[in-house]
Amino acid sequence: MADVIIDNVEKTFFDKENKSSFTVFKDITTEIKSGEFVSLLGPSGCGKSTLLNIIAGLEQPTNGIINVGTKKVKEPGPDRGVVFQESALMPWLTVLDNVMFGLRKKMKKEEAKERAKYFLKLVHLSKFIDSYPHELSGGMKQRVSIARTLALDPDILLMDEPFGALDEQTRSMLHKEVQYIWEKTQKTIVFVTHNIRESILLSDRIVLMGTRPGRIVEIFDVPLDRPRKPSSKQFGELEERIQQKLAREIEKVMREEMGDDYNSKKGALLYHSDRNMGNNI
Ligand SMILES: Nc1ncnc2c1ncn2[C@@H]1O[C@H](COP(=O)(O)OP(=O)(O)OP(=O)(O)O)[C@@H](O)[C@H]1O
Repeated sequence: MADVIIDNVEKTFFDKENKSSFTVFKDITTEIKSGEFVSLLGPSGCGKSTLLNIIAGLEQPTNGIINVGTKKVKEPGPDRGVVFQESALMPWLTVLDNVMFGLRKKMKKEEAKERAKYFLKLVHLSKFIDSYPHELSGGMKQRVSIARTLALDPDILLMDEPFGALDEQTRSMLHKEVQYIWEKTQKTIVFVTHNIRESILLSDRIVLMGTRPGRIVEIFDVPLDRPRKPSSKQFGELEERIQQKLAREIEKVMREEMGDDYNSKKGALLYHSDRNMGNNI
């Protein structure tokens, strides 16, 4: 188990054809402690996924360093597992075989099978091990995807809007599931979301990112007992504080994108914390 140290990270994309460049963010510095649950929250385009991909080693930072423990992140590694919004299961394999797939190179078939079964039980899918992905709901597919990643035993679970494409009910069920998994496995979780309520429900800390320029606006501690109730006073107060900070960031984006149109439509565009941000407003 190891801390994730993000030190002065910048990401600039270069467009060689148009000879232009675009800095998504810079000076991102923070530390995620081993075993912590941290959400990256912010308006669309502020670079949440880009930062997650850099931690995963799928993208390189333009400047700065990310260390996991004492090791510099240069590429993907077994210490970090990623769960994306789309489950990307192999449709021709059963649920069990999907989870076993990544394990087959590391251990004997029987051992891989037992391990895959254990993690499918952890996500409450024991009854569906012989099903094929097309027979599962979106939420179930996402649980297979989580089991597949957990089976590889990463120290750090990187989740990029894993429940973003799911309906409210399923999402709520998976919130409970992910909290159970986190408590049971003690993994470090970095969780990208658009949703303030989701971030308060799940995290120890919320890193609120802003845009233009991309940066960390504020880091919020969430000192609430679990399981958390959105109806509680402290939950509501924190939600309000984050919402206000975020509204300013979103207003900035909309002003730039809409120009004169912004003032006339401002009332209708007011932000609500349980809705998605940015593009879906
Ligand atoms: N490979 C790339 N090349 C060029 N620009 C990119 C690339 N990947 C991301 N970007 C740009 O970087 C910015 C940040 O993207 P990113 O997906 O990280 O934001 P985000 O905060 O996760 O947004 P969302 O919440 O909408 O998913 C966006 O403007 C995006 O267009």
